[in-house]
Amino acid sequence: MNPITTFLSCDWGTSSFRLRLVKREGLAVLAEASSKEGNAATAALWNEAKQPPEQRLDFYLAIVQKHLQKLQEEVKTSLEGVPVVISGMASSTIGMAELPYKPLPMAVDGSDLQTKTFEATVDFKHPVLLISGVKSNDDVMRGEEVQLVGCHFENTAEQQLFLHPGTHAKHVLVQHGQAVSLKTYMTGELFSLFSKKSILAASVEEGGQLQDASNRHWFEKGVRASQEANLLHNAFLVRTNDLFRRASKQENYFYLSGLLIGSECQDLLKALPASIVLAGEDVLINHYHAALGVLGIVGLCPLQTKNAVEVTLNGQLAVLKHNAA
Ligand SMILES: O=C(O)C(=O)C[C@@H](O)[C@H](O)CO
Repeated sequence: MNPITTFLSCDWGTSSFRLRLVKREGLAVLAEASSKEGNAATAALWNEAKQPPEQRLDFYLAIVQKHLQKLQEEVKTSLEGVPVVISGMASSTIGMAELPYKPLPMAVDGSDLQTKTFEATVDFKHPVLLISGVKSNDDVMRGEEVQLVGCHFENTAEQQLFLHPGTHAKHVLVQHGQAVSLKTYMTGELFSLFSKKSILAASVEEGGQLQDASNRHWFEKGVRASQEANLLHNAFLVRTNDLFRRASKQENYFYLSGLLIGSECQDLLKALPASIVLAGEDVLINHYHAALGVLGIVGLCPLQTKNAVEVTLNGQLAVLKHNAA
């Protein structure tokens, strides 16, 4: 495979690992592999292995190598020399090598991100470009900055918002071609804790689609409730909805989702940006789009949606080009 016309995109988060062989022209994905070997699980294995610290990089790269092998078998061509671009939590304390954060402001073309290149070795025959995260005075992100780069923000004087839903949802303001502020909301993580580990777990049931009228009704009810009372009280209504047979467990799941996303997006009503780019997984994009509609934000500022894979590949390729020797 030609290392000049392709690259290997590795999106290595806290709980998941994704590797894609990508054609640079048009960003077509030629093969892909994914697993639950996120950085948290890998760090746990590393700690158990009790190997000397200098082995850490090789330990993590062995996981990349295992998946690379699968891609190689799929495309039936050697991938030797094809560069691997890694973004996400791989550059954090739980990753393969810790890199310092780039302090805001950050150029939205990805030209000033912190990166580290590891040369190809006998055991790992690919150069690796590891991309680090970004920090403000009191907040951080790792992975989302590359997706922001992949959104191709225009250089305007108006404040544009990059909204990335997820475990740790990110709201990043962009102005004059620079990301200038960053705010994390633990929306996805709290949803997971509430729906799996709290007393509310018995009152919700995953499944169904937001498009189903009754689910949509309860999701929107949750968004509206999030504007009227405190989350700590609202969350308990998920239990009473169930106790009083007001909502099915599945409807309640959407109600809880509406409560949390509504609470997060409430801040936008206090300071509306000139426009919003909503970038992430399709299911989450649909939920946020619906919530922003209920809050009236869709009517107040232009909203664009972008797919997570597309912006990740775009962003990684842009950073790779900036770091080409
Ligand atoms: O850099 C870190 O240590 C983080 O915790 C960043 C995290 O919030 C990611 O941006 C999304 O999970």
